[in-house]
Amino acid sequence: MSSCSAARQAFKVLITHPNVPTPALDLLRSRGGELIVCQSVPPLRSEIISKVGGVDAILWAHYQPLNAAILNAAGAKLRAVSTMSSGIDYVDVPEFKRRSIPLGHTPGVVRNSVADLAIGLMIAAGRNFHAGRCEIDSSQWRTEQIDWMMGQEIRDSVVGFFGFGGIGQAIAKRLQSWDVAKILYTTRTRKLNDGDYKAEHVPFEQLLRESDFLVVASPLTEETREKFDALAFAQMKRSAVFVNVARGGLVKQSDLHDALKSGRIFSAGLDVTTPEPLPADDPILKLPNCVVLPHMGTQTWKTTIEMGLLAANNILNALEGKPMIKPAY
Ligand SMILES: O=CC(=O)O
Repeated sequence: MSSCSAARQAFKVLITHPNVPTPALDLLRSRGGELIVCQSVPPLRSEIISKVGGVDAILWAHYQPLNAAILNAAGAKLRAVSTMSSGIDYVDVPEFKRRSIPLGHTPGVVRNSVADLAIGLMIAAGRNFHAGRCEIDSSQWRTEQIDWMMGQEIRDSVVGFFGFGGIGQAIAKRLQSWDVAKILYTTRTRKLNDGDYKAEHVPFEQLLRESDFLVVASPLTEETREKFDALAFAQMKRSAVFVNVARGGLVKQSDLHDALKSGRIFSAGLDVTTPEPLPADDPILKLPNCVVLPHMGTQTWKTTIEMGLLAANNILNALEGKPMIKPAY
């Protein structure tokens, strides 16, 4: 039997969220998939556990812990799992490795929408969007003052990246037409071919010292957890704009709060926080120099559909005995 006809045999896929885009579901059905779709929003772990038994594959469409409990409940037939996310910090990857269950994720397709949002945050934080709005709300609109709401420009600035994978490079690509002075980046292992973006690989301390805009675009790992703490903020320029589009866990948020409140750094733009969802009374939301978004870097239909299709194709490949398109390990 060819691998193609094997894939056309019926197989069961658990879809952990009712709003996974239709093209992904249609693709799985067209290849013989019987879909079991969880209905609760936000997803209930009890529903997942009750429905996952005996499936061949799981399309995991949210950031809940994906761990041994789920794999145990799924049972021995499970042959493929794909998240619908680029970051997989909520997945127990060693457990997948131990059981040799193929695990996929969806990097690459997220890079453009996240890069657009990162540029938005650089401008919003650098140019005081939130502080300006707060001034309107408190009837403090002071255009008569020349030095009111003075911000930081991207032009002639040094933009530093902590993490320079697909998302960081997509941001750098956009910045090529913004007349920046220099692009720096810090990565753990790789020194990339910098030629494309005229970017320079530098040690972390230099990145902190020299960046006017510092953009965090790195996976959250044990090594990067709370990398940005009081010590890091103390080494940054007072005029620095800090942007995080990766994961809240890379930042010690109470230290960021203090650095912003004391004016140790100029401002921050965050698409990710700790925790998520962020309670409405969190102190970071009270700061005029911090723009906070509710983790919406990939929230466009174009990207979400691409993520769904990539997750579905990861699963189909694994069920056919082929490597996933984007394996997570
Ligand atoms: O945060 C978004 C993702 O990991 O895809």
